[in-house]
Amino acid sequence: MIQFSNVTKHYKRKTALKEVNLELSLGNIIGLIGENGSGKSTLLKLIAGLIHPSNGEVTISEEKVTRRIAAKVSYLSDHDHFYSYMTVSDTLAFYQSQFADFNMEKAKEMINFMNLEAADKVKHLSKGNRSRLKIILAIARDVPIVLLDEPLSGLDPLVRDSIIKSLISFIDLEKQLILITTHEVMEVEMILDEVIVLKDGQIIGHNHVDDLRMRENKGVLEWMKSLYA
Ligand SMILES: Nc1ncnc2c1ncn2[C@@H]1O[C@H](COP(=O)(O)OP(=O)(O)OP(=O)(O)O)[C@@H](O)[C@H]1O
Repeated sequence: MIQFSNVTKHYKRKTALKEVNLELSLGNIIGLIGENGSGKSTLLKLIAGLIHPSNGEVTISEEKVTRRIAAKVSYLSDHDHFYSYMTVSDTLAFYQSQFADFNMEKAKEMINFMNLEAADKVKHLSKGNRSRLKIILAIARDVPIVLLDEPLSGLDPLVRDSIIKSLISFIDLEKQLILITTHEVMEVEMILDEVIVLKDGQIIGHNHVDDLRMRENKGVLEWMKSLYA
């Protein structure tokens, strides 16, 4: 479904990804982990078509990624770009006007699930509730690929927990592939099918989480540390 063939990405003099080969298929939640600056966000942005490889090719269903791919990919960046004068409900309506695949019914269900108030102004939301709203906007699109860049960073444990629960409840695993970058390895481990470890722009490990547990008797964090060592 998603394929990286020998992908290298340079930013001026910095090489963020080096000759990456990767295949990911639908129906999985995949964690992308690694130290700061290892290339996680770069990998997501290449799939979202926001940047392009310096060498090699990224394809989705055998089609080369261009900006048009946005129709198949929902991307939650590590920043938020809300119009702060809007209410939560205005923001949903705005997304519905921008994306033909926006599922308003699912978005409203998620608003209830996360105890957000539709009438609240975005500028009055707490940091945790802004993050919840961001997740809702990313997940409520009926697209095959959902990319979540650091959805848990800087949030308290209760908010992290509610976001993880909402992922399990609202993702359509028959039809969607979810790729999550995170440093909160222990917390997301329970929802991951696969995990990819990046170091200095290269993939140093890619495994099924169940296999790690059964064959190597290791948790994801322990496995990552052993690869880094
Ligand atoms: N626009 C840019 N211009 C120059 N260098 C960049 C740019 N974006 C990223 N880099 C560099 O590329 C490398 C990989 O960055 P990337 O953001 O992909 O890493 P990351 O694993 O997501 O890091 P973090 O965990 O800190 O978010 C880093 O060394 C970073 O400084």
